Amino acid sequence: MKDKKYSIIENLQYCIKATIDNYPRLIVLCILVIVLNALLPVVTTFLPKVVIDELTNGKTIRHLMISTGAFTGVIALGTGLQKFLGRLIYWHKYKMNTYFLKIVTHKSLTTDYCNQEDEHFRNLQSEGFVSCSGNFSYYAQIYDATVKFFSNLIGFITFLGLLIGLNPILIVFLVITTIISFILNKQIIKWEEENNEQKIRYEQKMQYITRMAGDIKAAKDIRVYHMADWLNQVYQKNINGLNKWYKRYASKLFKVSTSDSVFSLLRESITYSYLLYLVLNENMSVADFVLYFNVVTGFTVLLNSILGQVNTMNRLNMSINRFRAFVEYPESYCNHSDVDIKNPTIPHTIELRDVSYRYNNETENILNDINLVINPESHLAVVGLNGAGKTTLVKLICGLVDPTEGRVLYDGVDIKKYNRKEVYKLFGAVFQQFSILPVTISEIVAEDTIDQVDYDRLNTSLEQAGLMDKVNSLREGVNTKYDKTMWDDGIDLSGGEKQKLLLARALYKNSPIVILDEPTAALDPIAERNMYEIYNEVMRDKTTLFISHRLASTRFCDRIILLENGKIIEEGNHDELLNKHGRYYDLFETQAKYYREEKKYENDNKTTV
Ligand SMILES: Nc1ncnc2c1ncn2[C@@H]1O[C@H](COP(=O)(O)OP(=O)(O)OP(=O)(O)O)[C@@H](O)[C@H]1O
Repeated sequence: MKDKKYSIIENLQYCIKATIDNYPRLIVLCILVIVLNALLPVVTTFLPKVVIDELTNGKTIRHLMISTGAFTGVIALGTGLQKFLGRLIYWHKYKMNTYFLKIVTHKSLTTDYCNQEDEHFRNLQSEGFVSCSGNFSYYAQIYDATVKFFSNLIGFITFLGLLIGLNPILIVFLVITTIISFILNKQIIKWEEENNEQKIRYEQKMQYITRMAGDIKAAKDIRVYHMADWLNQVYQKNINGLNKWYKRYASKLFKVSTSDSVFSLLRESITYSYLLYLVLNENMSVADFVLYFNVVTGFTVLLNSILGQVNTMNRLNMSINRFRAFVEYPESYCNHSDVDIKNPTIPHTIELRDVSYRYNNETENILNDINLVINPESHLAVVGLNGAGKTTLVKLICGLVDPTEGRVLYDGVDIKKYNRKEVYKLFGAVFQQFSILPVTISEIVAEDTIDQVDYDRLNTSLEQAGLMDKVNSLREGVNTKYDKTMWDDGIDLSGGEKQKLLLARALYKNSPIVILDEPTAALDPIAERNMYEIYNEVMRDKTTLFISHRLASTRFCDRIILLENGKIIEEGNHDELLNKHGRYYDLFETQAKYYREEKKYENDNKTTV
């Protein structure tokens, strides 16, 4: 899929509309600054002419002081106002940044889950965040570039008008030579564009190491595996690379700047010689000479700046196009539907019909032609080796991703037909990869603000998940904040405690279907037994999906499926599968043998003692 490309005008319209809708004052401020920016150079250019005119025309000192004072007063006032408005604009640009940042955050939080697994989307997403973060972000720059462009354009037109009266050929000469000078300077921009990727790679690696150095999650590995020296070396290597890059850049800059200076000297010599010629032949007064001297300089500077702004706006346009491609990234899941889920509080049949799944940009299917019916209130275990596709199957069942082929039905209806948000409400899940927000224990479990928490339900869930004793031991109980890195009085939890917290969250949600992906991996034996009790009692009237590598634990389920090479290769309850003497039996025996050997070793040791 190709991203839509907008023209500069279309993107400017987009930005102006967003600004008018949110902070219209910013537009007014920008217009005021454009007018000031355009007027001040003109006034400054005319000041020397006025002074010389008055001196040469024999005006009184008083008269001279009044007109000079008026001019400098206007310039001082204008400059002060320019600075003041600049600061106001700075603040409003910040507010617009936060507006665009809100759009990116909202899109990231609400986009279809499948988009988050798409590399192109993720690239656009990180660029989207960069484009509106900080006061030098692309979005902040677009205001500066537009203000500069229009200020310069007005100034340029004024100077053009003054020069037309003098000599149109001079204008053609100045325009051509300024364009040549601009093209010369563009070589630096082109060089930067071609070599920027390399510089970014050095910077990214250095930033990564800097981040890692301060990251508590990496602190243990860095010390135990003596990674500090190695990381320092990598950092130094990248600094050296960056220094070499800057040397090459400086050398290019020097060459281009030297040729540009020689060329500019030539242009200005010719122009000023022509002006001198006019003065010497008495076709021009000294005051006019000074005026045109300034006008010629201003004219070339403004033209150069306008061409530069066009370049900048082109560059910003590319970034805004990427931002809009992200914001307008298509969503395929249904968000408004007339098809309601009937009795959403009780479980219904889930069916996978001829389902195959392949991840984006991959060549092989992870799951192939899966047919599976999960009856209401049944307890299904999904087993298989690492990478067999168990989590992928769960994502399909929850509606996080849609099948590449085939259909997932809930209560006989394709889940694509339901409002996807309503589908998510059916599931309480403990995923292998999880995120816990840095808020209070009660908010984490209830997934809601404190005033919405049902405390009876909260306590029951924490009790059932086996976390109540721990929570009671905390000074602020359920109001304790999680995450020491965020809160001075926050707490950290062990791996098993986090798993219990997530289980409590799933229980609090009280949804008709519960999915537990490796829920016992970090649990101690008592907590694991507790988990099976919950499974048998609390979840009796729910449909459950249980993924585990510990095959002995799957006996608590009434049905087990074994995934291998993207297919269900065996199916049945624990005893049936053992009696089959197939793949499940082999895997179970491998695990059981290890436990038996361990037991024998413990018994032998006891006897020796
Ligand atoms: N977002 C993704 N993009 C591409 N490939 C992926 C993605 N997520 C998973 N995979 C691949 O799909 C395969 C199945 O992954 P999945 O997580 O479903 O396996 P699993 O059976 O749950 O494994 P484990 O027991 O290790 O948790 C793996 O080979 C994995 O590399």
